[in-house]
Amino acid sequence: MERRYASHPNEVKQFDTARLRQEFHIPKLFTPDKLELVLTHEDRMIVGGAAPVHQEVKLEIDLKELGVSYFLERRELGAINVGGPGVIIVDGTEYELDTKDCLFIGMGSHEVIFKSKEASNPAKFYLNSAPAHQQFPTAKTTLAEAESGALGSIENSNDRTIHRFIHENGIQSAQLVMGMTQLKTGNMWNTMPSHVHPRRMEAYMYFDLPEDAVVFHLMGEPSETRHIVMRNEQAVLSPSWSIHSGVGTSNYTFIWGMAGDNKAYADMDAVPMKDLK
Ligand SMILES: O=C(O)C(=O)C[C@H](O)C(=O)CO
Ligand SMILES: [Zn+2]
Repeated sequence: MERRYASHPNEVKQFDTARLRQEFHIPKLFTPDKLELVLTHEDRMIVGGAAPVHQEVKLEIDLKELGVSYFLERRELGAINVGGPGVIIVDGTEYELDTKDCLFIGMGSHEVIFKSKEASNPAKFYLNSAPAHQQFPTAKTTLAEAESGALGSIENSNDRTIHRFIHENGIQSAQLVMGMTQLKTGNMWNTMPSHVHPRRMEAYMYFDLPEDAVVFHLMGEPSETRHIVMRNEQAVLSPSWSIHSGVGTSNYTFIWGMAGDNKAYADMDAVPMKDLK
């Protein structure tokens, strides 16, 4: 499992493009028949992907990395399928996940197996895992069952729909919060006006982007913004002190996941537009 360390804003403002990408950008999440995982020391979130095609993929790592006897002994995990129809088997119970469905897997689950239904249209499970102090039941939410709402406007090029899966009023968790935001055709901006939440880190994964399209993901302190160019199915880490916004060369969808001191989605410190530099 790859490891990323936590960062200080005064240090990050000196980074060039290569260093910014090395610390915050996660370029490869889906390798056929493999598990890809990155552990960040920002709230000890694990961000990754499981891409079963011809064979099943197990949630297995070198356990010395977490100092436990199985992956979810002291953690919980959220999986959102961004590929074709798939199945997640948790301690023998099968959960079928269509595209954009979410499964929360509670702390204490011993065996997790990811499978595709058809190799010709494989599932791709995007994963976020955070430490847990309490066990909550494994639960599935389809896209249709998620708490959804409208955000933004066409006038601001940010007309989008937010779907909350794992959150205060949805699937219960110890600290993981996860959802997905879909931009409507012709809309390019997410999370602008921007915000920070020093109580929680956040990770974004951009997808449904055409092959030659990019998202300019904005990060940094509001007075020291930087950008990271993102392509389809790539993730980016946002320390708790950083804004996390983006503008695409086309519309796109992104999954957001957070871990930290609270699960209150609305607990954000809005950044006035006049303060952005
Ligand atoms: O489109 C948006 O705006 C978002 O989806 C924002 C994220 O959900 C977020 O940053 C939550 O803290
Ligand atoms: Zn946020």
